[in-house]
Amino acid sequence: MARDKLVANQQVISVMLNESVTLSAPPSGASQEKQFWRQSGKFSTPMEDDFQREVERLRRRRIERTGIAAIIIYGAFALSDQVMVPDVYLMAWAIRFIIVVPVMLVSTVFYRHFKSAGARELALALCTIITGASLPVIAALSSHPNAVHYQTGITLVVLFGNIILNQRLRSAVATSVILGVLYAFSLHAMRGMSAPIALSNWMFFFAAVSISLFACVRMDQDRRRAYLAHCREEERNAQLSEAVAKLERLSVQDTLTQLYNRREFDRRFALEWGRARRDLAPLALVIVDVDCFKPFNDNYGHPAGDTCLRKVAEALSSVPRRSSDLVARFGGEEFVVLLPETALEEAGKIAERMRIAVLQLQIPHAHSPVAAVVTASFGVAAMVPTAGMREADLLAAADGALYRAKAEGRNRVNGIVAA
Ligand SMILES: Nc1nc2c(ncn2[C@@H]2O[C@H](COP(=O)(O)OP(=O)(O)OP(=O)(O)O)[C@@H](O)[C@H]2O)c(=O)[nH]1
Repeated sequence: MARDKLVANQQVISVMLNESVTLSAPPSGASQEKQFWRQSGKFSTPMEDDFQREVERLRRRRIERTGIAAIIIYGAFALSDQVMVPDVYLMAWAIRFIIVVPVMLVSTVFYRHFKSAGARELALALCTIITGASLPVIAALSSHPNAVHYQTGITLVVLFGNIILNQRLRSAVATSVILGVLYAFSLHAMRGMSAPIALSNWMFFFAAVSISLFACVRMDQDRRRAYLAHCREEERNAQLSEAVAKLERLSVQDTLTQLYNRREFDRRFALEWGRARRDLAPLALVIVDVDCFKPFNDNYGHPAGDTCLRKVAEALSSVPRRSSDLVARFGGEEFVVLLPETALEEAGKIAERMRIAVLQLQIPHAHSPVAAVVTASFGVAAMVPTAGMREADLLAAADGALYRAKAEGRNRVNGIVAA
């Protein structure tokens, strides 16, 4: 599931990067803009869906404040009803507060709860249309001369819907057309308004709505550009984090065996040494050396030698269980195992299990005087560090034990308690 999401995101990002060339790094601005338009101003599918979800998330977050603001502004105009439509002002208030305001409230409160994007879009569009339509309806009910100017507020309603409510373009166009037609009818039917004045009012409405639709498109484009920039930044941050993690891994890892490298061993050794000294706890060290590795290399070749080292590394690291234990490649065919809070006896047992694990690999070694398969020798030392002792003392003790294991015939564990 997580992988699917990752793959999907990768697709999104690759689409994004392709499109970002079009949008944010245009070789010639104008032609690239045209290309953007030719693509219908949308991203390709997966990214478009993500973008719409993001826009929707923002709108949902803001819808309550926007809705309340709209209700207050619309309600406030009730103050002018007694002047503009004095003969039907009670009716006007009834339409405002019994029909329109509840519709606005319901749309605002329930917007978040509508499951589908289509339902939410429809709710916004209907709310805008009902609010806008209420004005010509009230104007039509009045026979007062001021009523001819009452419905000009319809322009504000459409502007609010197109710009502040941030409707999708298709909804914005649909509500604008519906309210435009309604307004045209209302102006036409209005007594007391000459045809040129009615036409001029409607032209004003048309111009304002066209400007708002234009702004709607521009805002959509700007949002898309900002979204692209945000996605690219996220992608870069992810790549950067990945690179940092990789570098961190590389700085502590041996490339051949994937075990910790000598640098990481030195760091952890110093750390565990300090801890053991503070806690007066034993610290054990095992040095491992693959037996007769030179003849193995000489006879089977260097690549086979590398494979052998990888397998030995795997076998060694399969034995220690505690998270504080550390298996590292010391260099060449030598490995080192750090065992905090482990006394010599326990460390010897672990080393013996490692010896058997190497033996069980059954890597043929026809040129070894020790066995028919690859073997390893183990030098074990342990101490409770005290003042005056140094890490090098433990290392030297383990090295001495390894030397003895080699001298005694190899393929064995030799251990001493360092003092
Ligand atoms: N393939 C391969 N060989 C390596 C690597 N590092 C060291 N060696 C080889 O390991 C061999 C170590 O040989 P020696 O130090 O003589 O020890 P040995 O033959 O194992 O003999 P004893 O340790 O005494 O049993 C050398 O031939 C190195 O070239 C490596 O990363 N890959």
